[in-house]
Formats: sequence, C-alpha cells, structure tokens
Amino acid sequence: MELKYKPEELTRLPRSVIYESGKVKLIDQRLLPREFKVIELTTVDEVARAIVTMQVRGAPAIGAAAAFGLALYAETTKAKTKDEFMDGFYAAYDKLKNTRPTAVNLFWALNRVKKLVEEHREDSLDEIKHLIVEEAQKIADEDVEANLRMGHYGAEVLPEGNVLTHCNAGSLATVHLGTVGAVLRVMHKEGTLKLLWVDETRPVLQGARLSAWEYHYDGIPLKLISDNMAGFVMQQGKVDAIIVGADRIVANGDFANKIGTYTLAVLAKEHGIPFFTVAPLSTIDMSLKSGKEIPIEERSKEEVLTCGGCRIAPDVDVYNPAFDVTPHKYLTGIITDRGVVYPPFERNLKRLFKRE
Ligand SMILES: CSC[C@H]1O[C@H](OP(=O)(O)O)[C@H](O)[C@@H]1O
Repeated sequence: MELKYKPEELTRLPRSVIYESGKVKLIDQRLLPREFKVIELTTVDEVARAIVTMQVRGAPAIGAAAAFGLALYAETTKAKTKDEFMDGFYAAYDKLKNTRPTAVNLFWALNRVKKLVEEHREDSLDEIKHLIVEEAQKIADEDVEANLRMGHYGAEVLPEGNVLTHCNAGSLATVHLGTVGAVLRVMHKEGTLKLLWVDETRPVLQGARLSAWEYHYDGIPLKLISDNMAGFVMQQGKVDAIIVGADRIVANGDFANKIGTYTLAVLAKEHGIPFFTVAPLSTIDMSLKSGKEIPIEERSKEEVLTCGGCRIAPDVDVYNPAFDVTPHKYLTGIITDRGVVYPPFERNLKRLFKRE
C-alpha cells in the first residue's frame, strides 16, 4: 500500500489523546462543539472517569487512553518495591478495564501492556516502568499508522459520490485521523467525496456534536440530518455508500457499533447501497464466534431523557443500549489496516491474521 498522504496533509486537528511526562492530555469531547478544550489528567481514576463519562470516546481512542493510564501509573506511583508496584499496576488495570464493556480495543490495549509487563517481571522496576510508557506510546503511534493505511484502502474501494456516516469514527474517536475519518479525508483530498451525510446520532449526538464539527473543521462538504431522515435520503437516491466505525468485529464478521447502525445496514440492503465498516485489527475479536456474544453497554436514562442538557421527556423508564450488532450478511466489506476484507468473512478474517 503506497501511502500518498501524511496525517498533517489530511487534517488540521491535533491528536485526540497524548501522554506527556505523567499527564494524559485529551480533548474533552463532552464540551464540543461549543468549546475546544484539552484537559490534563494526573491520576488513573481521572482517566477511568474520562472514559466512563465519554470525555474521551471511540474504540481506538479509549484503548490508547487506557494504555496511557497505565503509563501514568508507572511514572507517578509511590510504590517502593516491585511487589508493591505490581499490586498497584493490577489495580490500575482493573479500574481501566471496568470502564466500558463493548469496545474490544480497551481490553486489547490493556492486555498488550499487561502481557509485556508479565514477560519482563524479572527486569528492574525502572526498566518495567520504561517498558510500559514505551508500549503505550507504540499503541498510540500504531493507531495513527493504521488509520492512514485504512484511509488509503477505503478511498480505493468507496465509489465516488455521496457518503453517509453514523456517530463519530473520526479523528476524535481515535488517536488521530479516524477510521472512517481517514477514509473520508483521503476521498476529500482526491475529490471523490462529493457530499457527506452526517447522522446526528441520538442520544449522545456524536454525529451532530463531533462528526459535523471535525469534518466541517477540515473543510469536508456535509449535511447534518436527524437519524430518522437517513432512510428517506437513501430512498431519494442521494447516498452512494455508507461507511461506519466499529467497536468490536467478531470472527464471522458480525460487528457492534453505535446504536442505529443496524437500522442503516438494513436500509442499505433494501436500497442496494454499499455498506462498509472500517476498523483496525485491534477492533477485531476472533475469540467470539458471533455478534450475539458481544457485551452491549447500557448507559444512563438521563442520556435519553435529555438533549443538549435540556429535559425532553417526563421521568419515565428508559432503555439506552449504546450499541447494536449488525449481522455480517449486511456488510459489503470490512476496511482494515491490512486491506479490505470481503465475504466469506469467517475465512477471510482468519487469513487476515495469518498475514504478517
Ligand atoms: C473508531 S471507533 C468509533 C466508534 O465508537 C463510538 O462509540 P462511542 O462514541 O460510544 O465511544 C461509535 O460506536 C463509533 O462508531
């Protein structure tokens, strides 16, 4: 894959989350679009709270933030002995692991650091601390590289024209550039993206608040629509492709993504519109055979009872699943950092992991 563009040629945005000597610095996504603010977190509890409250969100972004949370622990702990350090490390790992259950990137990132630490248990304490910080930075840098590759792969396969996307799988959902965001930015750079339809994505409005903000910031032509308009726009023949992110893709190609994705997939099938998901290998969980096994996060009733901080309903019972699962039969392809995977997904996803 020839990478024609560098990240700075595709976006004016900074990285969404970074680690600098004992501080995790991240864009507070709850404040967007009205305020752009980078907050500095100095404890593991603050990083865990940022993930739970969605100050940082998006599968790869929360994976990187969690890994940086372990780096922050390593560089700020007062532990004197290796046993004390390891007790604190496992406590930090558990705190971060228990933040959100659906995006597999969180567990992939935490387990990658934990495995390295356990493999180097006999090293000196300073060497172990250095390894943690270095590995967390590698996870972040690899995410940017993966997004760049997916951007180029995706722009090669999506048809020229109008694209619809749901939620935010842009730069804000990753360390930099985005998964969907990288594809859209390369298409925009090459003049093949004529118009982007952005679903507002109730109840947390990641589309209206985050995608509309970041793609407009980078000059991508877009129209914002409410979620219930997507079907009509498709019926009018105004959508040439749909592209969404993923929080967990499993061995048969079923995948979990923001609530409302399944609805779009069924509508896309009805209207003969190509439907792609974009995700790095860190989002693929080959240990699960079907999407039925994916844990689906349920969030607070307040997210549904309010909109933009205003109450829009009486205090009634609410069901608020943050994700749904789209069966692989609705998928045209999976755009990954190792190329585009087409059906049969079970066989072709296995092959993906065999390629080194
Ligand atoms: C590139 S992963 C983005 C993925 O994560 C989002 O969920 P949330 O905003 O709750 O973290 C959404 O499902 C996006 O597609």
